[in-house]
Amino acid sequence: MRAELARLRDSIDNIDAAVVHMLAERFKCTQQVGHLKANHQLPPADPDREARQIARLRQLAENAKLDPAFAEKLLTFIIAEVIRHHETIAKSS
Ligand SMILES: C=C(O[C@@H]1C=C(C(=O)O)C=C[C@H]1O)C(=O)O
Repeated sequence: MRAELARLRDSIDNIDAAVVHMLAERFKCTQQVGHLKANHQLPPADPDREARQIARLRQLAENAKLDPAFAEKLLTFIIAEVIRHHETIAKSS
């Protein structure tokens, strides 16, 4: 039992590391989008794009047998942080 628990926890740690690295890459992209938007006087948030992303992610979650409501909550949480960054970039440019 102990060996199996340790093996599973090793995998969980690897997955958590991958999530952190993927999020870091995503934020690198969204920071660039924030600068593009600020340079072209576009608003920090794009609700139409967000609605499309949420619909897409919910479908992906369903296919992957992940709770779509959880997937939506997670994406909404991430996007809120991105918009906060974009507002900061817009204010400072
Ligand atoms: C990154 C963008 O800015 C905002 C953040 C989004 C995101 O994190 O996916 C999506 C839409 C925008 O509200 C964008 O417009 O593409």
